[in-house]
Amino acid sequence: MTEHVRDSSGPAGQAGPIVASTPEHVERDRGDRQTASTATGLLAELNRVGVLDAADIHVTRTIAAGTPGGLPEPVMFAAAVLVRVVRAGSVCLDLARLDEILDIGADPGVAHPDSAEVITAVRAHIGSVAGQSDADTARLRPLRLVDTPAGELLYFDRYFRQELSVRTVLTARSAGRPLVDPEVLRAALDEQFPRTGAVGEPDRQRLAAAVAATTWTTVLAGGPGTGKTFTVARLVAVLDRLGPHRQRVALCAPTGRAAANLAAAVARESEANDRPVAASTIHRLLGTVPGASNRFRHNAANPLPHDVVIVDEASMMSLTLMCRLLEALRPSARLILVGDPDQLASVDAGAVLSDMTDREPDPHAHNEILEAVSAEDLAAPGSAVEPAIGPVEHARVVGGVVMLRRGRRFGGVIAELADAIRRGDTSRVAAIVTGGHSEVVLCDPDGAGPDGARVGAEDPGALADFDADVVAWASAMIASARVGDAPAALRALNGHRVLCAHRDGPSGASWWSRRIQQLLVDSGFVADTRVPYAGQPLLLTANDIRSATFNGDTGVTIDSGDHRLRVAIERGQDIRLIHPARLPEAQPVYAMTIHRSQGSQYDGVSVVIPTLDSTILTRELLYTAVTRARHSVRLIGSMDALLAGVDRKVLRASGLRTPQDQWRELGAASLP
Ligand SMILES: Nc1ncnc2c1ncn2[C@@H]1O[C@H](COP(=O)(O)OP(=O)(O)OP(=O)(O)O)[C@@H](O)[C@H]1O
Repeated sequence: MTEHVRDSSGPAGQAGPIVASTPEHVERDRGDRQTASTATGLLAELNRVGVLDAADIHVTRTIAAGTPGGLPEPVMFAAAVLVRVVRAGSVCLDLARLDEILDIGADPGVAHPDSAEVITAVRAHIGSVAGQSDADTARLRPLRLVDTPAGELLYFDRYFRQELSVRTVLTARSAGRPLVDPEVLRAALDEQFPRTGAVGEPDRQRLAAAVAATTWTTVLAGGPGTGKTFTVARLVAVLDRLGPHRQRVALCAPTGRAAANLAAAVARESEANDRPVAASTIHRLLGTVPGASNRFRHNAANPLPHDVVIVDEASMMSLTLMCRLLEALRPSARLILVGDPDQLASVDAGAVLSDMTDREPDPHAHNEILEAVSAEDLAAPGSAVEPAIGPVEHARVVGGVVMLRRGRRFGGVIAELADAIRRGDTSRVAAIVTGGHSEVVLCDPDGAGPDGARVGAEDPGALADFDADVVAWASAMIASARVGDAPAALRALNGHRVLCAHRDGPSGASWWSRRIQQLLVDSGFVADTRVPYAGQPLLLTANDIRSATFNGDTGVTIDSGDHRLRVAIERGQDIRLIHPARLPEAQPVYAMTIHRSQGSQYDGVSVVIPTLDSTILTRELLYTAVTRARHSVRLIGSMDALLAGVDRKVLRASGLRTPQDQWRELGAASLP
C-alpha cells in the first residue's frame, strides 16, 4: 500500500503528497504483514491489500464487541481505518481523505463505503445511543464525529475528550494575560538581551522572552542550534525580575535523556545566574502513580506548584501527555513549550507542537504590553539573516508563537538543505545534492533505479568513501580509548554517525551495524566486535537513576588503566566513567535509527535513505536526519527515493488547527 494523500492542510497550504507514516517501532515490512485469519468481509479484504494489520482488525472487533448491539458494517469499517491512522500518529480520521488514505481505488476487488455513507452511518449510530448517561458514554458510543469547515473528523472517544480538554485549557489560557509592569519588563529585556545584532534586525530571542513574560502559553520553536536554550536561560532571568518573588521554575522534557541535556545546556547558558538548574521528565514532574501510565499525582484537583513550566523537545509530546500537563497547570502558571515542530513527532497519537505553530493566527488579536516593549523588533526592516516580521508572523507572535530560524551553530549548505527539505522544495534539494558541495553528497551505489532501490552490496566500490570515514571514525575512537583519553574518545564518537530509517530489514540499522563491524574486523582494527573492547561505541537502552544515565545516551568504552574497561558518557561539560556491569542494557552502536538520534548532533552523518515503499520515508524523517549534522551529510540511496521522501509529509490529522468556533460535535445530545 502506498499511502499518499494530497497535503492541503500544511503550512501555507503547501501541496505535496502526505503519508500516514508508521512509527519506526511498529513498522512492519509489507511481506511480513500479518494476516488476520479470522477476519471476514471488507475488513479481510482491507487486510489482504495491506491497508489494515491483524492488530487493527483485532482492536476494532474488541471495540465492536464491547458496544451493546455491536457496530454496523460501515461504522466498523470506519473504526478499523481510524485504528490504523491513530497507530500512525493521527488523533482522528479526516473523512474527506478516506479514499486517499486507503489508496485502493485501482483495486476493483475492494469496494468500501465512501465518506458520506460513513458519516450517515456514524450519525445514526450515535443517535441510537444518545441520551445515555455520561458514565456509559465511552462504552456505548466509542466514536465521536466532529464537523469542521474542511470536513468531518472521526475520533475515538478517548482522543476526542483529550483534544477537547487541550483546546479548552489553551483557549482559557489565551483569554487572559499575566500582569506585568512594562517598564520593569523593558529593563529586564535590555539587560538579558542587549542589542548586539546588526542595526535594523529584529531580535526574535528577545521577542520570545517578551512573549513569555506577557502570555500564559508560549511556543518557542526552532531547528537545532537556533538559540532556543540560550533564550530559555535568559528568559527565566527576565521572569525573575518581574517579581514579586523569584519564580518557581520547572524544567522538563518528554525523555530522561532530553531532560538531562536540557539541565546541562541551561546551566551552561546561565553561568551568570545563581539559580540551581535541575530538569526532570514530564512524567516525573507530574508524579507517576504506580500501575497507571496515564494518571498522575498532579492534575486539575492537585495542580503543580510552579509559576513557570518549561518543556524542551516538546515536539515529542503526544496528545495524551500534553492533555495531562495542561490539566495540571495552575491558570496563573506560565507554560513555555520549546522544540522543533518540523522534526519527527511523538510515536504516539498527536503532534500538538506543530498543531500550535501551524494553526491560523487571529489577525485581530493584540497584546498591548508585548507590542509596546517589542515595537522596535516588530517594526525592524530586517536583513537576509533576520528578515522583517510580516503581518502573519506578527499575529503568530501575539498568539504566543515565536519561530527562531537563524542557525547559530551551523549554517551554509546543510542549513540550506534542511530548509529546502522542510519546505518540500524538491528542485532545490536536487540542486544542492548535485551541486558539488563537499558538505552534502549523495551516494547511490545501485545507480538510480526507478524504484529508488537502496544501496546494496552490488557495488562495494561506490561506498569506498563511506567505508574510509567509518574506519577513520572507529580507529580514532579506539586510539583514544586505549590510552584512556575519554574526552578525545567521546569527541571521536560524536564525529560521525550512521543513521537509518528502520531498525531491521535490508536498509535497517542492524544490517548496517553488521556491515560496519565486518569492515572493522577486515581492516584489522578489532579482532572480535562481539567482545567488549576499548573504543567500542555503546547505546544505552534503559534509564538508570543510580548512574543518572538514560535510554538513548551514547558512550564509548575506554581503558581506564590496567586494562580495566569503563564506559565514558558525556553530560554537558561533565564526563562520567561507569563500570560496564552497571549498564547491562548497553549495546554496541555502529548505526542507529533516526528516531533515536533526535536531540543529538554529530560532526558528520551518513543517512541511509529507505526504499520508496517504506511508509516512514517522509520529509520529517529526512529533515530530522539532516539536521543531526554539523559539518557534513552523506545521503546513501537514490535520488528518486530522496525526492519522494522530501515530497511526502506525514499525515497527522487533528482538530487542534481548527479554531474553537468552527469545531462542532455532530449528533451528540450534549458535550461531556
Ligand atoms: N544571541 C546569541 N548570541 C550569541 N550566541 C548565541 C546566541 N544565541 C545562541 N547562541 C549560541 O549558539 C549556540 C546554539 O544555541 P542553543 O544551544 O541555545 O541552540 P538550541 O536551539 O537550543 O539548539 P538545540 O536544539 O540543538 O539544543 C550556543 O553555543 C549558544 O551559546
